[in-house]
Amino acid sequence: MRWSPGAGPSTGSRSQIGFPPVDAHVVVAVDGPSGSGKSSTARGVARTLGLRYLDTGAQFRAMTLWMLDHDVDVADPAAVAACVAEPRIESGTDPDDPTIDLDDADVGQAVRSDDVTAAVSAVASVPEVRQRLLDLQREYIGAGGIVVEGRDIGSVVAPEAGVKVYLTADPAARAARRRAEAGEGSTTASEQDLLRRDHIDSSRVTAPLTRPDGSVHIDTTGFTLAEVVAQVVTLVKDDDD
Ligand SMILES: Nc1ncnc2c1ncn2[C@@H]1O[C@H](COP(=O)(O)OP(=O)(O)OP(=O)(O)O)[C@@H](O)[C@H]1O
Ligand SMILES: Nc1ccn([C@H]2C[C@H](O)[C@@H](COP(=O)(O)O)O2)c(=O)n1
Repeated sequence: MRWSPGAGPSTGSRSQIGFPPVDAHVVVAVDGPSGSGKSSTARGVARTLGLRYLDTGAQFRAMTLWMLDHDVDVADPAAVAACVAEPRIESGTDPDDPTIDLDDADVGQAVRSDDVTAAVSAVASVPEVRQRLLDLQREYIGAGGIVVEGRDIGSVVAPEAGVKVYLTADPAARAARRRAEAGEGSTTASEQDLLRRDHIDSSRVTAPLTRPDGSVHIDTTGFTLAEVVAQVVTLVKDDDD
């Protein structure tokens, strides 16, 4: 199924000059639970195919950072909803250098803080937050040519996406990958933390994490990152034939 080119802006730069080796308007939706490999896979696919890359989780994190910086009680959905229009959030979509700016400041590191990680699920559950970021995400998708990763991309944000992938991995593998990423002695992302976030993401009333209709499920537990990227690239090329 092909994406119908819309009128939205094509924000961000291409990682390669010239036309990608696939339909220039393709939209690739990558969903899955925390730590399943969405960001790494989506970036690798975008890089390989000369497409843009959008990290929607970073947008939810930027919204959360703004709430924390402005002393908004993130446990109070009405308080969060009241200021949802205020943060200016901008995503850079080059897969070699994805960025996230909040009110014109680079917050790429700040959005990964433990405080933001602890608060983001509550903020992401507020319907007004989801609606604002849904509109923003569709602007970025624009005429396509993009790999978009998150929790509701194939189900809500871009249900017409040409290729939909749902990534999973065993909780133990996900926790081990996170620890490897964070380095020796890190307490980052225990299995329990990941399962807690899975539960919150999946039980959310608005746009819960689900396996989208028409998606291809890839259990990445036994595959290297390069193997998963290659599998998704093949799906995109097959869709193009
Ligand atoms: N197939 C794989 N094999 C081994 N390690 C992988 C694989 N895919 C991703 N990783 C590693 O696992 C870690 C988590 O991956 P990544 O950040 O892409 O997950 P994510 O689903 O985007 O997580 P989150 O939703 O929390 O942002 C990274 O260190 C990444 O390099
Ligand atoms: N499309 C999306 C993307 C992300 N979220 C939520 C889920 C997480 O709690 C949080 C941060 O995402 P991450 O950076 O860990 O991928 O944002 C969502 O609800 N919908």
